[in-house]
Amino acid sequence: EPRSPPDKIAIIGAGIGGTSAAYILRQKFGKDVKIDVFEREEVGGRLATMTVQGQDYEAGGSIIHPLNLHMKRFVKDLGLSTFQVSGGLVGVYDGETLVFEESSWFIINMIKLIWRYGFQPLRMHMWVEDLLGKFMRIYRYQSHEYAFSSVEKLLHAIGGDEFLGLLNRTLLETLQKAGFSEKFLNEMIAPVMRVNYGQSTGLNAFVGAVSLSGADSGLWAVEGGNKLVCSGLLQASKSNLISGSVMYIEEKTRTKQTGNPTKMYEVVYQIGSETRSDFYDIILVATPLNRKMSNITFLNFDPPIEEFHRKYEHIVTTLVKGELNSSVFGSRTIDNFGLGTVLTTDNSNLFINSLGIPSSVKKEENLQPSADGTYVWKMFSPETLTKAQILKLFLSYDYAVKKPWLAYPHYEPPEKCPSIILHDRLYYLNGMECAASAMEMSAMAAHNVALLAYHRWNGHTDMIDQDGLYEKLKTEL
Ligand SMILES: Cc1cc2nc3c(=O)[nH]c(=O)nc-3n(C[C@H](O)[C@H](O)[C@H](O)COP(=O)(O)OP(=O)(O)OC[C@H]3O[C@@H](n4cnc5c(N)ncnc54)[C@H](O)[C@@H]3O)c2cc1C
Ligand SMILES: CC(C)=CCC/C(C)=C/CC/C(C)=C/CSC[C@H](N)C(=O)O
Repeated sequence: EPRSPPDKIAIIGAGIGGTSAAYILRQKFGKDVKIDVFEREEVGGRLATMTVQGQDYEAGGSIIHPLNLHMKRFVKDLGLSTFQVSGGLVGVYDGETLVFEESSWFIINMIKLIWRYGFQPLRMHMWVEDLLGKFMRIYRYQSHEYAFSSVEKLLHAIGGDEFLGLLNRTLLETLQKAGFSEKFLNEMIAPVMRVNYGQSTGLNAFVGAVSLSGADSGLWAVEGGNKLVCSGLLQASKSNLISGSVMYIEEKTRTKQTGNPTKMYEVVYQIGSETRSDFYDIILVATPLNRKMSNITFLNFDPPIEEFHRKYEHIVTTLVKGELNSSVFGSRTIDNFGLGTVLTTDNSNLFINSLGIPSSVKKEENLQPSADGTYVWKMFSPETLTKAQILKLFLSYDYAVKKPWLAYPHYEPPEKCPSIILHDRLYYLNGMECAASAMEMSAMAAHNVALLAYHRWNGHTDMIDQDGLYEKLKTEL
């Protein structure tokens, strides 16, 4: 006898994780389940745009990899348009000079790279592509509806001990062991970690590989802003958005219409100054659980639900429309400065992690200067930039906007990932960020948790934590 679906599901957080979970839960449990999505700020979460003189730019999650198949499927299902993102020519600044500058001539570029680093860029590319190939196995498992009850089990199923090893070692150790040189690591790898994760090569090697895949070609974004995926999924899932802040979750026994006493979860939330509450059969927490970020208390759980203390990196996105002082990066005039992105090496005197000309969310307006010849520039920095700091980088500017984030986990291997199952029917998506934080990682975690909740509700234990899936599915027609 199939079990009847749950009456009500709560999802806390309307970022890409929460909204993709709503979309998949609707497909699995059907039309009669009531799905409430709680969001205390904006739908989209860390996918958000900022406006400079009438044009919108991504302030948070901006680039999507061509092999991020969940994101690809969402935009297709929702009928959204996409465009290719290019950051222009890249240079690497060490605080004194540009130690590397990309050329617009492919052949010159190759010669420059080989001259300085030998075949290390090629070897690095092959290392990343090999891991990406293994990562792609998750799509096969998920299309066959298999789910995993922990981040470690999921990673082991796709990449075996190698993937768990990546989680427990730094990128630096891993690449040093593989024979990459100090110079290559400092000048090519550390700058990519700094722009993507605001950290250096001390982060875990799994997120390191994800970050390096963010330097592949074919990166894309959603026209109108990546956050449109979240609002689209929310609407398509026919969920009910509750614009409120969840404060407590407590397990209680309730008597349902059937007359049977049932264990349910009470969610206490605040809308403005009003406190309300509702009961749910299943809850998905789709936001990082720590005091500074979600501030959710779990009351009277036996055994108690652990406190989460993971530190998230403080990163500020600043958009400036102005005339770049290109002489900061060498003795060059702006006319001879052809770079669209400046990455930085680890240097404590630098107050920015990166600087670049961002794509606007409208494809036809990209990488064009405005009428006065100036561009909008985007900077990532660990702290809010002062006016004096902005004036060190720009000869003049007429507009600056900023957005601070608790952006992604501070990575410090060995990583101990939080549980996905916090309690019987209470699940946690963002534990997946311990491996790597990216839109696709949240979408993949959401897919896994939605399948896990569905199988556990229906007692399909054979669909959870299956070993040897790769071999099993390889031989399946
Ligand atoms: C500056 C920056 C650049 C990035 N660039 C990229 C990129 O280029 N490519 C990429 O793939 N990834 C990128 N990322 C990472 C990516 O944006 C995130 O991994 C992803 O968006 C996380 O989505 P999420 O839904 O898991 O969490 P979130 O987006 O954080 O969603 C959680 C939501 O929960 C809400 N919430 C929290 N607490 C409560 C509560 N108590 N009650 C109700 N609601 C609550 C929050 O307001 C939030 O909206 C970037 C991130 C940042 C910050
Ligand atoms: C999950 C997989 C397999 C791939 C994701 C690759 C990817 C898109 C990585 C980027 C992650 C990230 C946190 C980027 C932040 S900064 C992005 C960009 N350079 C910008 O300037 O906004």
